[in-house]
Amino acid sequence: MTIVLKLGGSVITEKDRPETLDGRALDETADAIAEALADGTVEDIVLVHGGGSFGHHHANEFGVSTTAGSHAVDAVHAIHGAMTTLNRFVLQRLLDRDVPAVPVAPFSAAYRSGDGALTLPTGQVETLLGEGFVPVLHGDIVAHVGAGVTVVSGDELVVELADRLGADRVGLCSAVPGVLDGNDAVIERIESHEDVASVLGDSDTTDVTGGMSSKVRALLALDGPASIFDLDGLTAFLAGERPGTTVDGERQ
Ligand SMILES: Nc1ncnc2c1ncn2[C@@H]1O[C@H](COP(=O)(O)OP(=O)(O)OP(=O)(O)O)[C@@H](O)[C@H]1O
Ligand SMILES: C=C(C)CCOP(=O)(O)O
Repeated sequence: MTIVLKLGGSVITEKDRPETLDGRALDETADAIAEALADGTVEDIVLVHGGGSFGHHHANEFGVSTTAGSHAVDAVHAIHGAMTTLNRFVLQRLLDRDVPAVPVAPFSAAYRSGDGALTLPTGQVETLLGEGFVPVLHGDIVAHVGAGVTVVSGDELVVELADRLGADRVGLCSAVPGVLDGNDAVIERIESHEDVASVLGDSDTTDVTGGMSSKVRALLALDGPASIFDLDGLTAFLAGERPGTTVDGERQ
């Protein structure tokens, strides 16, 4: 049973304050993951974390997004540097709880072709998993043919990893308890983007990768169902339940 889980930047950082961690939320997240691994609820898990106030802040300053590129070497170092700093924090909290977490940096492995299609080699992730490690990837900057570098979101990485690893369960832990309808109630199930397009928006905070709308679009492309939930739903997700919103585009 392989799980791919994204820890949203809106959960583990204070997204409206540049380079500020939400230490308490990160502790809670790491506790839930460590407990699920220790009691055997979870065996193989790949983690991906988003940019939060680390990646998005710098990407925004340099005008870089998943489609708008840059050839400025400073942009690479600022964005990738901030993301590796955040990655160190995430790894440390997991290591403190005896989770065998190791970094996998997309910048060194992934790239986009001229039309924006992402190539992400996953042999190292599969091998690390097989050898008992917990790979921790993150949204990053990547080489992009004809555009210099662009941002790759954690959501894109989740979809690629889930496909390539044949993940059994896919989850996005975000700042909201699920996708919300016009009355702020959690929508239980989404099977097409059209059904919910009117309520899907961008992030409320600085975010160069498109907030909830692009999340739902990305998850609909997966072969199986995926869940969007908040920190309160994390333990249930790890235990095999489906908290929050289930996005399932299988029948499209
Ligand atoms: N219909 C909706 N339901 C829920 N959230 C929505 C909706 N429309 C827009 N949003 C926004 O999308 C945000 C979640 O997207 P965001 O990209 O900020 O999350 P994340 O993936 O956790 O963070 P990061 O991109 O930093 O990793 C919510 O906090 C909310 O502001
Ligand atoms: C902004 C950067 C570098 C990463 C974006 O990843 P996301 O927060 O998962 O959208």
